[in-house]
Order: sequence, then C-alpha cells, then structure tokens
Amino acid sequence: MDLSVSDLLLCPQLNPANDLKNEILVFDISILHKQANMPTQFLWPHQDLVGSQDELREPVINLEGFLKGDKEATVAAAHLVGAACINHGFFQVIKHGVDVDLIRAAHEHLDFIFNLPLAKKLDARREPGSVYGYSGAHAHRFSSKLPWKETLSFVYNHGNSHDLAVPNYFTSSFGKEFQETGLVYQKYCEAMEKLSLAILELLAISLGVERSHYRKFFEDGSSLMRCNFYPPCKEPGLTLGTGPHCDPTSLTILHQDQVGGLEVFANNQWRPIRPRPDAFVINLGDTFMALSNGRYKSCLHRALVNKESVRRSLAFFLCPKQDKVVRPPQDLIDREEQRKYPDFTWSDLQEFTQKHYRADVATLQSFIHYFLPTKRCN
Ligand SMILES: C=C1C[C@]23C[C@H]1CC[C@H]2[C@]1(C)CCC[C@@](C)(C(=O)O)[C@H]1[C@@H]3C(=O)O
Ligand SMILES: O=C(O)CCC(=O)C(=O)O
Ligand SMILES: [Fe+2]
Repeated sequence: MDLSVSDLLLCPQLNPANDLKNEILVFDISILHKQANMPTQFLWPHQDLVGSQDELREPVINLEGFLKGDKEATVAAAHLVGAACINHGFFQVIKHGVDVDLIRAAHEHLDFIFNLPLAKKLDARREPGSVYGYSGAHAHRFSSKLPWKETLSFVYNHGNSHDLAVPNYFTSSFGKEFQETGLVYQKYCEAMEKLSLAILELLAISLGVERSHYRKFFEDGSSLMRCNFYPPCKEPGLTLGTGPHCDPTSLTILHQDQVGGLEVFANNQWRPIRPRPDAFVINLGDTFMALSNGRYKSCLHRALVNKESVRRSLAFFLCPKQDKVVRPPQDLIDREEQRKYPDFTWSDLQEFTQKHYRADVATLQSFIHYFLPTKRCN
C-alpha cells in the first residue's frame, strides 16, 4: 500500500525515498572530475562528516574450529560474537571457508560491470521503488546528500544451486557476454548463504536460543547482493561514499578491498575499520536486532571516499522470505520482560526503505512509528 502524499505530510519525519525536486543529475565521473567545485547535491552536513583516527578493535573471529564441529571452538566463537553484538553489532571473521579465488573473481567481475560505458549501465538502471539494478549516486532517487558511489544490486534466492535468477539477471541486463559474470556471482552468493547460515548458528548459541532456530528462519529467504564502486573524489571531506546508516536487512557479509574507508560508530565516535584481505566484515542489521528482541545491536556504519583510488566492496545482505513474520523466538520473549518491536514482515520494511523512507540511522524506529500503524489501519 503506497502512503499518500497527505500521509507523508502528516509524518514530517518521513523523508520520501524518492525526493526529486529538480532535474536529475547523472553520476558521470568523466564530467564530475572536470568540475571545479563539488556539486551541491553531494554535500553532506558537517555532523555526518566528522570522524576520528581511533580504529575499532573489533573481534576478528577464527571460524576454522567451529566449522569443523569442534565444541570448544564453537563456544569460544559464540562468546566473541555475542560480546561484539551486544556492543556494536560488528565483527570480522577469518578462516571462513570461502575460496580465495572466488573472492578474487567477484572483485574482478565487479570492474567489468562498472567499467562499462555509462549508457550501458543506465540501461540496467533501477526502477523507482525497486532495490535491484544499477544506480549512479542514487541520483534518480534523491536530490541531496548523494553518496559518491555507483552500485549494482540483484536478488539471490536461497537453497537452490540450480536457480538461474543471478546468471539470467546478468545476461538480460548486460548481454550474453556477461554470462560468466553471472555464474561467478551465483557461486559467490552460494558461498555467502553458507557462511551466513553458519554465523546464524553462532548468534543463536550466543543468545541461548535453539541452535538451528535462525538458520531455519532464513533458509528459504531471498537475499540482496550489492556491488559498491566508489570512484576517487577531489574533495573527499565534503561528501560520503555511503552515509551513516544501519542496514535494514538482517546480517551483512561484506568483503572490502584494501583501500579502507569503512567506519563504525562505537563508543560515541566514528571508528575506522582496518581492511583485512583474509577476512569478511560481518554486521547486524535492523531485522536481526528485532529478531533478537533488541538484545543485539544493528550496526551504525558509513563509508568514506578518498582522492587517490577507487574503493570496491561486495555486500551480501541476508534477508528472510518476503512474507515471513519477523518475531523473536518464543523462549527469548519468555526470558525478557516485554517485546521491544511489533511483528512486521521484511517485505513491509523493504517497501518502506524503497518507497517511503531513505534508510538511515533511524529506519526501524521510523518504520514502526509511522508506517506500521498506517498499514494496520487497512
Ligand atoms: C534494503 C537495503 C536498502 C539499502 C541496500 C539494502 C541494505 C542497505 C541499504 C542502504 C545501503 C543504507 C544506506 C542508504 C542506501 C540508500 C544506500 O546508500 O545505498 C541504502 C540502500 C538502498 O536503499 O538502496
Ligand atoms: O562499502 C562499504 O564499506 C559499506 C557499504 C554499506 O554499508 C552498504 O552498502 O550497506
Ligand atoms: Fe551498510
């Protein structure tokens, strides 16, 4: 159900996810590089730009023993995961079992996509209200605080290695010469699904919940894969590659290159994350925070850009099946005094972020406060 303009006007805090007020800017780096000043659409408020050099000392968790079934290693890993998630919802994992050649291929094919002529990329542009497709700075959605990045997002259906949605997306969007790219990302997403379901076991163990509870909740899900391409920027201190936000999704597995720029808000300051070539970055999102009844934190993070080099990251956003009701496990509710969040579906929250609200630091609160009651009225 689309909120009417009057609904949006009644809720001033709602910032329509599509707030275009003037002609659409095209994110064409070959032109933007020649401009003397940063276009105003890319300027961010000072409070979003301040930072520190105090790197976050997040846990870097070795998964080898856990993945081999070692009981002691499993308990130790679950403990480290729990401590990180109570604090800021962010950790890194090493010895994760994902083939290093597959990771390298996923990064190489990312360049094949973003090095295409702009017209070809724009042919695959996201449709309004859809999270899938190519986007240049989200210039077709927003008219201010544009992120200095190009993105490509596509869906991955869990549990079926014969599902051709990913390869078909690439050949239908970019031509049959991208069949290999589609196969690389199909395999990459399968590896992300396997790793995320394993991490969900550690999360369940750390919450004292039946070990397979969350794994079962997500195994028939459809996740979102996103390739991020951050071009160099002449005035990196005036803009952001990705603005401050919590992922509305459940669990994010991110592989970043060695350029650096990812930051997490912890202990009341922005903390740079040191890239590790052998690690995946893991952060919780809003939907998992609700599934933990608020025990674990949705990680507040952002991405900076720099003057010298392109930065690339691969983000796998774990999502449940669209119509699954997001509700904490009963024994967690029984142990807590009260529910922190009402029931909702991922479909409703995703629709909210694509049609009514630009995901930011307060997405879940805004969704529950302004969108759910409206939905319930009909
Ligand atoms: C459900 C989603 C919306 C975004 C992609 C996934 C999970 C992260 C979200 C996002 C990255 C948060 C920051 C703002 C955003 C607009 C972006 O910079 O891309 C968000 C994504 C989106 O709405 O496309
Ligand atoms: O590129 C990064 O390091 C972070 C990107 C991110 O947070 C996102 O795409 O949700
Ligand atoms: Fe994010």
